[in-house]
Amino acid sequence: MKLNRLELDFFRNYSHVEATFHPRVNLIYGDNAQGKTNLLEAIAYLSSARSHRARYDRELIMLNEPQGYIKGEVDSRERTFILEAKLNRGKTRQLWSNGLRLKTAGELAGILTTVLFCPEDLYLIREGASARRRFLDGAICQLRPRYAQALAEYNRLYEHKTRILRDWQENPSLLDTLDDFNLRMAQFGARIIHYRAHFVRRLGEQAPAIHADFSGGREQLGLRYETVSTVQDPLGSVQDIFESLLKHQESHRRAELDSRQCLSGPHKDDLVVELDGQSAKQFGSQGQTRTAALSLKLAQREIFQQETGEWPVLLLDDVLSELDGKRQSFVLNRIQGGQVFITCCEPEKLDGLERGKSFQIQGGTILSQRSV
Ligand SMILES: Nc1ncnc2c1ncn2[C@@H]1O[C@H](COP(=O)(O)OP(=O)(O)OP(=O)(O)O)[C@@H](O)[C@H]1O
Repeated sequence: MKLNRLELDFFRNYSHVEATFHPRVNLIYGDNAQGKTNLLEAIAYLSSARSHRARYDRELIMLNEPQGYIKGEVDSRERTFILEAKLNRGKTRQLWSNGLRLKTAGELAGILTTVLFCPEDLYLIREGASARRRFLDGAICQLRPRYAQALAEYNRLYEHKTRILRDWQENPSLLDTLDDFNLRMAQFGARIIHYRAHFVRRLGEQAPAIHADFSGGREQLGLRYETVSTVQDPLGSVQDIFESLLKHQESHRRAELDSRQCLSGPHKDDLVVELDGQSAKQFGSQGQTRTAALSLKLAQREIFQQETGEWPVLLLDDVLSELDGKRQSFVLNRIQGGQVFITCCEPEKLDGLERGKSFQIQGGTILSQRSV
C-alpha cells in the first residue's frame, strides 16, 4: 500500500497543496506549528474518515472556509484508487473511491491502512493499563471486524452493569437483572480474552526482534498478557475462558456490591512490557520506553502485513527526538517494507536519510522538496 499523491484544499492551515511522495521514506520537516502533523492527519483521514486529534470534522476545515477537501492517489491490492473526502461545515462529510460515492467510512477499510504513531503514544508504556488496552483493541479491530463487534457489545454491557452497581442500594430491584448481565459479559469477555491472547502471542513473536534491531541488540523486550486471575490459559478454548470468568464473577460478587464497582472482567486487562526482565513502566528510560512503544507499533504493522499481504502506511509524528543517533538511523533507514512518513523539526535529521524524499513545510505550504 502506498500513497503516491496528495492534494489538500482548505484543510487545517493548507489553503492548497499538492505533493508527490516517495514509495519508501518521506521526511516532513519544519518549525513548530507549520503544518507537519496536519499533513499526516490528512493522510490518516483518507484511511478511516477519522482524525486522531479532532473530535469534529469541522475542526479540520480551514478557519472561515465552508469546505475542506482531501484527495489521495493510492496503490493498493494491485490497483490504483483515487480517494476523496469533502468536509462540509454544518453537514456530514462525503467520501468517494474512484469517483463512486461511499456510504460509510467502513468502505475505506483495506484501501489505505495507516498505522499512526503520535507523541501521545510515547506514553503507551508509562501510562496506566487503559492506554495499552486501547493499543491492543485498535490493532485487533483493524484485523478482525468480529472483535470490534464483541468489544462494542462488552462495553455496552459494562456501562449497564456499572449503573446497576452504582444505583442498587437506592433501587434494589435493579439486582434482578445482574445475573443476566454477568452471564452476557462473561460470554463476550471470553471472546475478547481469546482474541487478545492470540494477538499478544503474535506481538511476542514480532516485537522483540524489532526492538533488538532498534536498540542495536542491547535490549531484550518481553511481553505478557495479564487478564482475569481465574483464566489459567487465555489461549485455551472460549468455553473454558467463559467458565473461568463466571467463577471470578462469583467470587467477586460481594466485593462488587460493596464497592459498587465492576471489578471482574477483561476491562482491567493489561499488556505487561519488560526490558531485560524488568518492568519497562517502572524502570525504563525515556529513550527505552519510546523504543519499546515504537517496536509495538511496528510489530502491529508487520502482523497486518502477514495477514493481508500489504504493508500499512506508517505515519510517525515527532518520534526522532530523544532517540540516540543509532535509534534515529533505524527509524529513518531500517524500518522494514512499505511507505513511511516521518515528521521532525530539525533539518539536520535530513543528513541521516539514506533514500527517500524530504519536504520542508512552512505556514501551510511546501517550501522545498528534495529526493536522496
Ligand atoms: N482549522 C484550521 N484552520 C487554520 N489553521 C489551523 C486549523 N487547525 C490548525 N491550524 C493551524 O495549524 C498549525 C499547527 O499545525 P501542526 O499541528 O501540523 O503543526 P506542526 O508543524 O506539526 O508543529 P509541531 O512541530 O509543533 O508539532 C497551527 O498554526 C494552527 O493554528
